[in-house]
Amino acid sequence: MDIIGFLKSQFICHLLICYIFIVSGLIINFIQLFTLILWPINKQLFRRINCRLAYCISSQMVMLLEWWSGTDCTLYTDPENYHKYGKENAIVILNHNFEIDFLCGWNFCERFGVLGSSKVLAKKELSYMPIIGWMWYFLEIVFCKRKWEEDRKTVVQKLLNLRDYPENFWFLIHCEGTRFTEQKHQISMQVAEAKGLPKLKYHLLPRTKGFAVTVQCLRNVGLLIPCRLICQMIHHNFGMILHGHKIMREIQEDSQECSAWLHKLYQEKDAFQEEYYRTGTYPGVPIVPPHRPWTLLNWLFWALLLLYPLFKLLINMINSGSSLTLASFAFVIIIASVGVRWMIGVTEINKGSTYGNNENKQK
Ligand SMILES: CC/C=C\C/C=C\C/C=C\C/C=C\C/C=C\C/C=C\CCC(=O)SCCNC(=O)CCNC(=O)[C@H](O)C(C)(C)COP(=O)(O)OP(=O)(O)OC[C@H]1O[C@@H](n2cnc3c(N)ncnc32)[C@H](O)[C@@H]1OP(=O)(O)O
Ligand SMILES: CCCCCCCCCCCCCCCCCC(=O)OC[C@@H](O)COP(=O)(O)O
Repeated sequence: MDIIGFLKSQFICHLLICYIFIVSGLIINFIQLFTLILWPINKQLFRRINCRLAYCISSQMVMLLEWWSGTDCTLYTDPENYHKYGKENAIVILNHNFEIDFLCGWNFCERFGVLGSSKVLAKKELSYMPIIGWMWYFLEIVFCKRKWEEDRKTVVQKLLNLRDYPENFWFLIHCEGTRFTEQKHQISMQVAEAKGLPKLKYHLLPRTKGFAVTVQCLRNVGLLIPCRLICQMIHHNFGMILHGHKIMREIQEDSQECSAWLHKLYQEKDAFQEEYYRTGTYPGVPIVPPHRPWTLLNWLFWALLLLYPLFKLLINMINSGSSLTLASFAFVIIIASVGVRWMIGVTEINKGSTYGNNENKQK
Protein backbone atom coordinates (compact mmCIF):
# COMPACT_ATOMS: atom_id res chain seq x y z
CA MET A 1 0.00 0.00 0.00
CA ASP A 2 1.36 3.47 -0.90
CA ILE A 3 1.54 6.31 1.61
CA ILE A 4 -1.68 7.95 0.34
CA GLY A 5 -3.53 4.64 0.51
CA PHE A 6 -2.19 4.14 4.04
CA LEU A 7 -3.34 7.63 5.14
CA LYS A 8 -6.79 7.07 3.65
CA SER A 9 -7.27 4.00 5.79
CA GLN A 10 -6.29 5.71 9.06
CA PHE A 11 -8.99 6.45 11.63
CA ILE A 12 -7.17 9.61 12.73
CA CYS A 13 -7.49 11.06 9.21
CA HIS A 14 -11.21 10.26 9.19
CA LEU A 15 -11.49 11.97 12.56
CA LEU A 16 -9.74 15.10 11.29
CA ILE A 17 -11.93 15.26 8.17
CA CYS A 18 -15.02 14.97 10.36
CA TYR A 19 -13.68 17.63 12.73
CA ILE A 20 -13.23 20.06 9.83
CA PHE A 21 -16.70 19.22 8.49
CA ILE A 22 -18.47 19.65 11.83
CA VAL A 23 -16.70 22.81 13.00
CA SER A 24 -16.80 24.57 9.62
CA GLY A 25 -20.43 23.45 9.17
CA LEU A 26 -21.49 24.89 12.50
CA ILE A 27 -19.60 28.14 11.84
CA ILE A 28 -21.37 28.44 8.47
CA ASN A 29 -24.77 27.65 10.01
CA PHE A 30 -24.08 30.41 12.50
CA ILE A 31 -23.19 32.91 9.75
CA GLN A 32 -26.33 31.83 7.87
CA LEU A 33 -28.37 32.76 10.90
CA PHE A 34 -27.01 36.30 10.69
CA THR A 35 -27.83 36.58 6.99
CA LEU A 36 -31.51 36.50 8.00
CA ILE A 37 -31.15 40.21 8.70
CA LEU A 38 -30.85 40.67 4.93
CA TRP A 39 -34.10 38.90 4.07
CA PRO A 40 -36.44 41.89 4.54
CA ILE A 41 -33.91 44.36 3.10
CA ASN A 42 -32.50 42.52 0.08
CA LYS A 43 -33.87 39.01 -0.44
CA GLN A 44 -31.83 38.34 -3.57
CA LEU A 45 -28.58 39.21 -1.81
CA PHE A 46 -29.58 36.89 1.06
CA ARG A 47 -30.07 34.10 -1.47
CA ARG A 48 -26.81 34.70 -3.32
CA ILE A 49 -24.81 34.76 -0.09
CA ASN A 50 -26.49 31.59 1.16
CA CYS A 51 -25.74 29.74 -2.08
CA ARG A 52 -22.05 30.44 -1.47
CA LEU A 53 -22.19 29.54 2.20
CA ALA A 54 -24.01 26.29 1.39
CA TYR A 55 -21.34 25.52 -1.18
CA CYS A 56 -18.71 25.66 1.59
CA ILE A 57 -20.56 22.80 3.33
CA SER A 58 -21.78 20.54 0.54
CA SER A 59 -18.58 20.84 -1.47
CA GLN A 60 -16.68 19.19 1.41
CA MET A 61 -18.65 16.02 0.86
CA VAL A 62 -18.12 16.26 -2.88
CA MET A 63 -14.40 16.77 -2.24
CA LEU A 64 -14.46 13.51 -0.30
CA LEU A 65 -16.02 11.71 -3.26
CA GLU A 66 -13.96 13.15 -6.09
CA TRP A 67 -10.55 13.92 -4.54
CA TRP A 68 -10.37 11.61 -1.54
CA SER A 69 -12.02 8.50 -2.94
CA GLY A 70 -11.02 9.36 -6.53
CA THR A 71 -14.48 8.56 -7.87
CA ASP A 72 -15.57 9.87 -11.25
CA CYS A 73 -19.20 9.85 -12.33
CA THR A 74 -19.98 9.18 -15.97
CA LEU A 75 -22.80 10.88 -17.75
CA TYR A 76 -24.53 9.12 -20.65
CA THR A 77 -26.08 11.95 -22.48
CA ASP A 78 -27.02 13.60 -25.70
CA PRO A 79 -24.00 15.79 -26.62
CA GLU A 80 -26.31 18.33 -28.24
CA ASN A 81 -27.79 19.23 -24.86
CA TYR A 82 -24.65 18.85 -22.82
CA HIS A 83 -23.67 22.52 -23.14
CA LYS A 84 -26.97 23.57 -21.51
CA TYR A 85 -26.33 21.79 -18.22
CA GLY A 86 -25.78 24.30 -15.47
CA LYS A 87 -26.70 27.23 -17.70
CA GLU A 88 -30.45 26.83 -17.23
CA ASN A 89 -32.79 25.79 -14.47
CA ALA A 90 -33.86 22.17 -14.58
CA ILE A 91 -36.02 19.63 -12.85
CA VAL A 92 -34.01 16.48 -12.28
CA ILE A 93 -35.79 13.15 -11.88
CA LEU A 94 -33.42 10.74 -10.26
CA ASN A 95 -34.02 7.17 -9.19
CA HIS A 96 -33.58 6.56 -5.47
CA ASN A 97 -32.02 3.15 -5.04
CA PHE A 98 -28.74 3.75 -3.27
CA GLU A 99 -27.33 5.31 -0.16
CA ILE A 100 -25.07 7.83 -1.81
CA ASP A 101 -27.11 8.71 -4.86
CA PHE A 102 -27.50 12.20 -3.39
CA LEU A 103 -23.70 12.55 -3.35
CA CYS A 104 -23.36 11.54 -7.00
CA GLY A 105 -26.07 14.09 -7.76
CA TRP A 106 -24.11 16.74 -5.87
CA ASN A 107 -21.00 15.71 -7.80
CA PHE A 108 -22.72 16.57 -11.08
CA CYS A 109 -24.08 19.79 -9.61
CA GLU A 110 -20.53 20.75 -8.70
CA ARG A 111 -19.17 20.00 -12.13
CA PHE A 112 -21.88 22.10 -13.78
CA GLY A 113 -21.53 24.95 -11.27
CA VAL A 114 -24.92 24.67 -9.54
CA LEU A 115 -23.95 22.93 -6.30
CA GLY A 116 -24.54 25.89 -3.98
CA SER A 117 -28.03 26.56 -5.28
CA SER A 118 -29.23 22.95 -5.85
CA LYS A 119 -32.66 22.15 -4.45
CA VAL A 120 -34.65 19.05 -3.64
CA LEU A 121 -38.13 17.94 -2.61
CA ALA A 122 -36.98 16.34 0.63
CA LYS A 123 -38.64 14.57 3.53
CA LYS A 124 -39.24 16.83 6.52
CA GLU A 125 -37.10 14.71 8.86
CA LEU A 126 -33.95 15.81 6.98
CA SER A 127 -34.54 19.44 7.95
CA TYR A 128 -33.70 18.69 11.59
CA MET A 129 -30.30 17.24 10.75
CA PRO A 130 -27.53 19.51 12.07
CA ILE A 131 -25.36 21.28 9.49
CA ILE A 132 -26.90 19.93 6.24
CA GLY A 133 -30.55 20.16 7.32
CA TRP A 134 -30.03 23.59 8.87
CA MET A 135 -28.15 24.77 5.78
CA TRP A 136 -31.11 23.68 3.63
CA TYR A 137 -33.45 25.93 5.58
CA PHE A 138 -31.52 28.95 4.24
CA LEU A 139 -31.51 27.55 0.70
CA GLU A 140 -35.33 27.40 0.71
CA ILE A 141 -35.36 23.67 0.17
CA VAL A 142 -38.88 22.27 -0.19
CA PHE A 143 -39.71 19.82 2.59
CA CYS A 144 -42.67 17.45 2.68
CA LYS A 145 -44.20 15.16 5.28
CA ARG A 146 -45.14 12.71 2.54
CA LYS A 147 -48.80 13.17 3.48
CA TRP A 148 -50.35 14.94 0.56
CA GLU A 149 -53.28 16.40 2.49
CA GLU A 150 -50.78 18.18 4.77
CA ASP A 151 -48.15 18.90 2.13
CA ARG A 152 -50.28 20.31 -0.66
CA LYS A 153 -50.36 23.92 0.58
CA THR A 154 -46.81 24.22 1.89
CA VAL A 155 -45.15 22.47 -1.04
CA VAL A 156 -46.97 24.65 -3.58
CA GLN A 157 -46.13 27.81 -1.64
CA LYS A 158 -42.45 26.92 -1.32
CA LEU A 159 -42.22 26.06 -5.00
CA LEU A 160 -43.85 29.33 -6.00
CA ASN A 161 -41.34 31.20 -3.83
CA LEU A 162 -38.57 29.83 -6.04
CA ARG A 163 -39.93 31.57 -9.13
CA ASP A 164 -37.64 34.57 -8.73
CA TYR A 165 -34.57 32.74 -7.43
CA PRO A 166 -31.56 34.72 -8.66
CA GLU A 167 -29.21 31.78 -9.34
CA ASN A 168 -29.58 28.88 -11.78
CA PHE A 169 -30.62 25.80 -9.89
CA TRP A 170 -31.46 22.17 -10.39
CA PHE A 171 -34.52 20.93 -8.56
CA LEU A 172 -34.23 17.25 -7.68
CA ILE A 173 -37.19 14.93 -7.19
CA HIS A 174 -36.86 11.30 -6.25
CA CYS A 175 -40.35 10.44 -7.44
CA GLU A 176 -40.36 7.06 -5.68
CA GLY A 177 -40.43 9.05 -2.42
CA THR A 178 -38.35 6.48 -0.57
CA ARG A 179 -35.36 4.22 -1.21
CA PHE A 180 -35.66 0.83 -2.83
CA THR A 181 -36.09 -2.24 -0.64
CA GLU A 182 -37.44 -5.61 -1.73
CA GLN A 183 -40.46 -5.23 0.54
CA LYS A 184 -41.29 -1.71 -0.70
CA HIS A 185 -40.86 -2.92 -4.26
CA GLN A 186 -43.32 -5.76 -3.77
CA ILE A 187 -45.90 -3.46 -2.21
CA SER A 188 -45.54 -0.79 -4.86
CA MET A 189 -45.93 -3.41 -7.60
CA GLN A 190 -49.20 -4.47 -5.98
CA VAL A 191 -50.28 -0.83 -6.30
CA ALA A 192 -49.12 -0.81 -9.94
CA GLU A 193 -51.17 -3.93 -10.61
CA ALA A 194 -54.23 -2.46 -8.95
CA LYS A 195 -53.85 0.66 -11.13
CA GLY A 196 -53.38 -1.39 -14.28
CA LEU A 197 -49.81 -0.10 -14.78
CA PRO A 198 -46.97 -2.25 -16.13
CA LYS A 199 -44.70 -3.70 -13.44
CA LEU A 200 -41.22 -2.28 -12.92
CA LYS A 201 -38.31 -4.58 -12.21
CA TYR A 202 -35.72 -2.15 -10.82
CA HIS A 203 -37.75 0.80 -9.56
CA LEU A 204 -40.52 1.52 -7.11
CA LEU A 205 -43.68 2.94 -8.59
CA PRO A 206 -43.26 6.74 -8.82
CA ARG A 207 -45.54 9.03 -6.84
CA THR A 208 -46.82 11.62 -9.20
CA LYS A 209 -48.25 14.46 -7.11
CA GLY A 210 -44.97 16.13 -6.15
CA PHE A 211 -43.76 16.07 -9.74
CA ALA A 212 -47.05 17.41 -11.08
CA VAL A 213 -47.08 20.42 -8.73
CA THR A 214 -43.40 21.09 -9.40
CA VAL A 215 -44.06 21.29 -13.12
CA GLN A 216 -47.13 23.44 -12.54
CA CYS A 217 -45.44 25.84 -10.12
CA LEU A 218 -42.14 26.23 -11.91
CA ARG A 219 -43.53 26.81 -15.38
CA ASN A 220 -45.01 30.01 -16.78
CA VAL A 221 -43.77 31.89 -13.76
CA GLY A 222 -40.44 33.05 -15.02
CA LEU A 223 -38.61 29.77 -14.65
CA LEU A 224 -37.46 27.83 -17.65
CA ILE A 225 -37.60 24.07 -17.50
CA PRO A 226 -35.85 23.39 -20.74
CA CYS A 227 -34.12 20.13 -20.03
CA ARG A 228 -35.48 16.81 -19.04
CA LEU A 229 -32.79 15.37 -16.85
CA ILE A 230 -33.52 11.76 -16.12
CA CYS A 231 -30.89 10.15 -14.07
CA GLN A 232 -30.21 6.53 -13.59
CA MET A 233 -27.67 5.56 -11.06
CA ILE A 234 -26.00 2.28 -10.49
CA HIS A 235 -24.37 1.12 -7.36
CA HIS A 236 -21.02 -0.36 -8.09
CA ASN A 237 -19.32 2.23 -10.29
CA PHE A 238 -21.53 5.28 -9.88
CA GLY A 239 -22.35 5.19 -13.56
CA MET A 240 -25.25 7.39 -14.48
CA ILE A 241 -27.53 7.90 -17.36
CA LEU A 242 -28.96 11.18 -18.33
CA HIS A 243 -31.04 12.22 -21.24
CA GLY A 244 -31.70 15.81 -21.97
CA HIS A 245 -34.10 17.28 -24.44
CA LYS A 246 -36.76 19.90 -24.64
CA ILE A 247 -39.50 19.37 -22.14
CA MET A 248 -41.92 22.22 -22.70
CA ARG A 249 -44.05 20.59 -25.32
CA GLU A 250 -43.72 17.17 -23.82
CA ILE A 251 -45.03 17.56 -20.29
CA GLN A 252 -48.56 18.74 -19.97
CA GLU A 253 -49.70 20.95 -17.12
CA ASP A 254 -52.71 18.78 -16.39
CA SER A 255 -52.01 16.51 -13.39
CA GLN A 256 -53.32 13.39 -15.08
CA GLU A 257 -51.15 13.92 -18.14
CA CYS A 258 -48.18 14.62 -15.89
CA SER A 259 -48.83 11.43 -14.02
CA ALA A 260 -49.05 9.37 -17.22
CA TRP A 261 -45.85 10.99 -18.50
CA LEU A 262 -44.02 10.11 -15.28
CA HIS A 263 -45.16 6.48 -15.29
CA LYS A 264 -44.00 6.16 -18.88
CA LEU A 265 -40.67 7.68 -17.93
CA TYR A 266 -40.13 5.13 -15.16
CA GLN A 267 -41.00 2.34 -17.56
CA GLU A 268 -38.31 3.72 -19.86
CA LYS A 269 -35.82 3.96 -17.00
CA ASP A 270 -36.55 0.35 -16.10
CA ALA A 271 -35.85 -0.70 -19.66
CA PHE A 272 -32.55 1.26 -19.63
CA GLN A 273 -31.52 -0.55 -16.48
CA GLU A 274 -32.37 -3.92 -17.98
CA GLU A 275 -30.29 -2.97 -21.01
CA TYR A 276 -27.41 -1.94 -18.74
CA TYR A 277 -27.37 -5.31 -16.97
CA ARG A 278 -27.39 -7.03 -20.37
CA THR A 279 -24.82 -4.92 -22.23
CA GLY A 280 -22.91 -3.02 -19.52
CA THR A 281 -23.81 0.33 -21.00
CA TYR A 282 -26.58 2.89 -21.27
CA PRO A 283 -27.77 4.63 -24.43
CA GLY A 284 -26.11 7.97 -25.09
CA VAL A 285 -22.52 9.15 -25.26
CA PRO A 286 -20.50 8.61 -22.06
CA ILE A 287 -18.92 11.85 -20.84
CA VAL A 288 -17.05 12.56 -17.61
CA PRO A 289 -17.60 16.27 -16.95
CA PRO A 290 -14.29 17.94 -16.08
CA HIS A 291 -13.08 18.38 -12.49
CA ARG A 292 -13.02 21.85 -11.00
CA PRO A 293 -10.53 22.72 -8.27
CA TRP A 294 -12.98 24.56 -5.99
CA THR A 295 -14.08 21.69 -3.77
CA LEU A 296 -10.47 20.92 -2.91
CA LEU A 297 -9.52 24.59 -2.44
CA ASN A 298 -12.52 25.17 -0.19
CA TRP A 299 -11.59 22.15 1.91
CA LEU A 300 -7.93 23.20 2.14
CA PHE A 301 -9.01 26.64 3.29
CA TRP A 302 -11.10 25.22 6.15
CA ALA A 303 -8.43 22.66 6.99
CA LEU A 304 -5.77 25.37 7.35
CA LEU A 305 -8.10 27.57 9.34
CA LEU A 306 -9.25 24.89 11.77
CA LEU A 307 -6.37 22.44 12.17
CA TYR A 308 -3.88 24.99 13.47
CA PRO A 309 -5.96 25.93 16.57
CA LEU A 310 -6.73 22.25 17.13
CA PHE A 311 -3.08 21.24 17.19
CA LYS A 312 -2.21 24.24 19.36
CA LEU A 313 -4.93 23.26 21.81
CA LEU A 314 -3.72 19.68 21.85
CA ILE A 315 -0.13 20.68 22.56
CA ASN A 316 -1.23 23.01 25.36
CA MET A 317 -3.33 20.27 26.87
CA ILE A 318 -0.54 17.71 26.75
CA ASN A 319 1.84 20.25 28.28
CA SER A 320 -0.61 21.07 31.04
CA GLY A 321 -0.67 17.39 31.97
CA SER A 322 -4.15 17.77 33.47
CA SER A 323 -5.93 14.44 33.23
CA LEU A 324 -9.31 16.17 33.62
CA THR A 325 -8.67 18.35 30.53
CA LEU A 326 -7.52 15.34 28.54
CA ALA A 327 -10.55 13.31 29.65
CA SER A 328 -12.87 16.19 28.64
CA PHE A 329 -11.20 16.33 25.23
CA ALA A 330 -11.59 12.58 24.75
CA PHE A 331 -15.26 12.94 25.73
CA VAL A 332 -15.81 15.66 23.09
CA ILE A 333 -14.21 13.42 20.45
CA ILE A 334 -16.45 10.50 21.41
CA ILE A 335 -19.57 12.70 21.25
CA ALA A 336 -18.50 14.09 17.85
CA SER A 337 -17.82 10.56 16.50
CA VAL A 338 -21.24 9.39 17.68
CA GLY A 339 -22.79 12.49 16.02
CA VAL A 340 -21.09 11.79 12.69
CA ARG A 341 -22.01 8.12 12.93
CA TRP A 342 -25.64 9.17 13.45
CA MET A 343 -25.51 11.50 10.41
CA ILE A 344 -24.04 8.75 8.25
CA GLY A 345 -26.84 6.50 9.58
CA VAL A 346 -29.38 8.87 7.99
CA THR A 347 -28.05 7.79 4.58
CA GLU A 348 -28.33 4.06 5.34
CA ILE A 349 -31.22 2.22 3.76
CA ASN A 350 -31.50 -0.36 6.54
CA LYS A 351 -32.21 2.53 8.93
CA GLY A 352 -34.70 4.05 6.49
CA SER A 353 -38.34 4.90 7.07
CA THR A 354 -41.28 2.54 6.79
CA TYR A 355 -42.89 4.86 4.20
CA GLY A 356 -44.09 2.68 1.33
CA ASN A 357 -43.92 -0.47 3.46
CA ASN A 358 -47.29 -0.48 5.05
CA GLU A 359 -49.19 2.04 2.98
CA ASN A 360 -51.77 -0.38 1.72
CA LYS A 361 -52.81 -1.11 5.26
CA GLN A 362 -53.01 2.59 6.10
CA LYS A 363 -54.91 3.84 3.08
C1 LIG B 1 -26.43 16.13 -15.02
C2 LIG B 1 -27.32 15.97 -13.85
C3 LIG B 1 -27.16 14.71 -13.15
C4 LIG B 1 -27.45 14.50 -11.91
C5 LIG B 1 -27.90 15.51 -10.97
C6 LIG B 1 -28.76 14.92 -9.96
C7 LIG B 1 -29.22 15.59 -8.94
C8 LIG B 1 -28.76 16.87 -8.53
C9 LIG B 1 -29.81 17.87 -8.26
C10 LIG B 1 -29.99 18.41 -7.08
C11 LIG B 1 -29.35 17.91 -5.83
C12 LIG B 1 -29.91 18.58 -4.61
C13 LIG B 1 -29.94 18.04 -3.41
C14 LIG B 1 -29.65 16.60 -3.19
C15 LIG B 1 -29.07 16.28 -1.89
C16 LIG B 1 -29.63 15.57 -0.98
C17 LIG B 1 -31.09 15.19 -0.97
C18 LIG B 1 -31.30 13.74 -1.15
C19 LIG B 1 -32.40 13.12 -0.87
C20 LIG B 1 -33.61 13.64 -0.21
C21 LIG B 1 -34.79 13.11 -0.96
C22 LIG B 1 -35.92 12.71 -0.13
O1 LIG B 1 -36.10 13.10 0.99
S1 LIG B 1 -37.03 11.65 -0.93
C23 LIG B 1 -38.46 11.77 0.07
C24 LIG B 1 -39.25 13.03 -0.11
N1 LIG B 1 -39.62 13.31 -1.45
C25 LIG B 1 -40.67 12.76 -2.07
O2 LIG B 1 -41.38 11.96 -1.51
C26 LIG B 1 -40.92 13.16 -3.49
C27 LIG B 1 -41.85 12.23 -4.22
N2 LIG B 1 -43.16 12.13 -3.57
C28 LIG B 1 -44.25 12.78 -4.00
O3 LIG B 1 -44.17 13.49 -4.98
C29 LIG B 1 -45.55 12.57 -3.24
O4 LIG B 1 -46.59 12.63 -4.14
C30 LIG B 1 -45.75 13.61 -2.11
C31 LIG B 1 -44.58 13.56 -1.13
C32 LIG B 1 -45.87 15.01 -2.68
C33 LIG B 1 -47.05 13.28 -1.34
O5 LIG B 1 -46.89 12.04 -0.65
P1 LIG B 1 -48.05 10.98 -0.37
O6 LIG B 1 -47.56 9.75 0.30
O7 LIG B 1 -49.19 11.67 0.28
O8 LIG B 1 -48.21 10.55 -1.80
P2 LIG B 1 -49.30 10.40 -2.83
O9 LIG B 1 -50.55 11.15 -2.48
O10 LIG B 1 -48.62 10.71 -4.08
O11 LIG B 1 -49.57 8.82 -2.64
C34 LIG B 1 -50.76 8.28 -2.77
C35 LIG B 1 -50.86 7.75 -4.14
O12 LIG B 1 -49.83 6.77 -4.31
C36 LIG B 1 -50.40 5.47 -4.48
N3 LIG B 1 -49.63 4.56 -3.68
C37 LIG B 1 -49.95 3.95 -2.54
N4 LIG B 1 -48.96 3.17 -2.13
C38 LIG B 1 -48.00 3.32 -3.03
C39 LIG B 1 -46.72 2.79 -3.16
N5 LIG B 1 -46.22 1.96 -2.24
N6 LIG B 1 -45.99 3.15 -4.20
C40 LIG B 1 -46.45 4.01 -5.12
N7 LIG B 1 -47.67 4.54 -5.06
C41 LIG B 1 -48.42 4.20 -4.03
C42 LIG B 1 -51.79 5.60 -4.04
O13 LIG B 1 -52.57 4.67 -4.76
C43 LIG B 1 -52.10 7.05 -4.40
O14 LIG B 1 -52.37 7.12 -5.78
P3 LIG B 1 -53.10 8.36 -6.50
O15 LIG B 1 -53.57 7.81 -7.81
O16 LIG B 1 -54.15 8.86 -5.60
O17 LIG B 1 -52.01 9.40 -6.70
C1 LIG C 1 -16.05 16.02 4.42
C2 LIG C 1 -17.26 15.31 4.83
C3 LIG C 1 -17.14 14.61 6.12
C4 LIG C 1 -18.26 13.69 6.26
C5 LIG C 1 -18.58 13.33 7.64
C6 LIG C 1 -20.00 13.52 7.97
C7 LIG C 1 -20.93 12.73 7.14
C8 LIG C 1 -22.31 13.17 7.34
C9 LIG C 1 -23.20 12.63 6.32
C10 LIG C 1 -24.42 13.45 6.22
C11 LIG C 1 -25.16 13.17 4.97
C12 LIG C 1 -26.39 13.98 4.91
C13 LIG C 1 -27.03 13.93 3.60
C14 LIG C 1 -28.47 13.68 3.74
C15 LIG C 1 -29.09 13.24 2.51
C16 LIG C 1 -29.74 11.91 2.72
C17 LIG C 1 -30.73 11.71 1.66
C18 LIG C 1 -31.45 10.46 1.84
O1 LIG C 1 -30.97 9.45 1.47
O2 LIG C 1 -32.69 10.58 2.39
C19 LIG C 1 -33.53 9.48 2.34
C20 LIG C 1 -34.87 9.89 1.80
O3 LIG C 1 -34.73 10.36 0.52
C21 LIG C 1 -35.82 8.74 1.80
O4 LIG C 1 -35.82 8.19 3.03
P1 LIG C 1 -36.41 6.71 3.30
O5 LIG C 1 -37.90 6.80 3.20
O6 LIG C 1 -35.82 5.77 2.30
O7 LIG C 1 -35.97 6.41 4.71
